[in-house]
Amino acid sequence: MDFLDVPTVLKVSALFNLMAALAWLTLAQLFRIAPRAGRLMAAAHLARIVSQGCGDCLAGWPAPARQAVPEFALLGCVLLLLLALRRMLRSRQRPRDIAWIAGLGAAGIAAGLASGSGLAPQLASTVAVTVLGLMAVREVWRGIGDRLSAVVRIGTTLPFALLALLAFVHGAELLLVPGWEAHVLEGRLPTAARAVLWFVVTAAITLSLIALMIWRLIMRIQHLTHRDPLTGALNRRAFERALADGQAQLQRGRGFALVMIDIDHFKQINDRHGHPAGDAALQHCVRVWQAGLREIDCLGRLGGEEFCALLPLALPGDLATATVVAERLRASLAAQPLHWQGSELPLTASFGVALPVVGDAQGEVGLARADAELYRAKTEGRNRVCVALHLGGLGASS
Ligand SMILES: Nc1nc2c(ncn2[C@@H]2O[C@H](COP(=O)(O)OP(=O)(O)OP(=O)(O)O)[C@@H](O)[C@H]2O)c(=O)[nH]1
Repeated sequence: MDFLDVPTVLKVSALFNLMAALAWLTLAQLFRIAPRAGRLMAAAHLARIVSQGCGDCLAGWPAPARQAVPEFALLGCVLLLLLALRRMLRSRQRPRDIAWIAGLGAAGIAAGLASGSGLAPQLASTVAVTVLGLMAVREVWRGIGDRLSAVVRIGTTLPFALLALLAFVHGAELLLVPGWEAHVLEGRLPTAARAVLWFVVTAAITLSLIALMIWRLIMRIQHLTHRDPLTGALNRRAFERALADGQAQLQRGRGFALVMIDIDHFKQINDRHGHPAGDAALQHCVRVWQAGLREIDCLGRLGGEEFCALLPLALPGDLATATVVAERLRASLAAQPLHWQGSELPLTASFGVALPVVGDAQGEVGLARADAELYRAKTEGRNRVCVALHLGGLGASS
């Protein structure tokens, strides 16, 4: 790579990192987009500038200080990157593991500097960066899960794997290639190929994080447009879409059941304890029901205190299983009163269960049958489950 001179590559890289830091800060401070992750990323980019070395700009400094600055800066950069990733992916895991690895790395660098070795501090930071890089790979891989295609998942994880690989190869070089000690102690610049490679990996990691941030924004927008803001259940439109999808699956032999739910005497809660108590009761009910449903089940708020659950069935027409689930939801709510301002407010709900009908594209017939059963549960005394007999056509109930 004779056509590339190293100081120019380092200047371009420094400029890129500076611009990226400014961009993350702007997003975080002005637009409030991923503010904590954005600030961490801005700091990571600034640390990267310090870590990449600057030739003889530290010439007047004592050798240990010249060595310490880039090693600590690189470790800090990867540490900040990993913390930003956790925030970006909304991981609930505490950063204790990251702090341990970074702490051990920092201790290793400090001990190496104290021993006067040229290699030991680099080796310590390289090992720590390799481990942190691998943790970043795991973080992104798990954070994306199967919510995006395999290609996108691999593409987004790859830059972090490259970071770990580069650090690992560098560690191996330190151990196996003679003469590195002098190279390090004299503060020589990296080769052009190495400088370009690090720049490319830094840029790829930045792109990957931008992709993760955009994905997070899309997920947020989807959440806002699909969810009822009070309870977090699907809103009516999203539930109707899920129902239409279920009807399409029904044509292909995959069945589901509908459970219409209405909280009993809900108006009394509002009247006696106020609207905020009513809101808290709605949230409580959804929490209790969601806990009793599987991830593939959908719970939608159709309006007011009326909800509907769509339960995919392993065996189409398995009304018995759907009835057991509805009964479980009924019993769990009856057993868990709402704790409101020091008192317990008992809550119950009525349930109507029905199977959908093939050929009913929007699922209106199934919904109407579940609703009729719900009405029957109300008139028969509430806090009960009524089930429509499935005769394949319209109307019959038991
Ligand atoms: N707090 C609160 N109340 C709501 C909300 N949406 C609807 N409501 C109230 O829910 C109440 C529904 O009352 P009704 O339809 O009479 O039903 P109910 O009192 O549960 O009676 P039954 O269904 O017959 O047991 C009305 O007073 C609505 O104002 C909401 O988002 N928050």
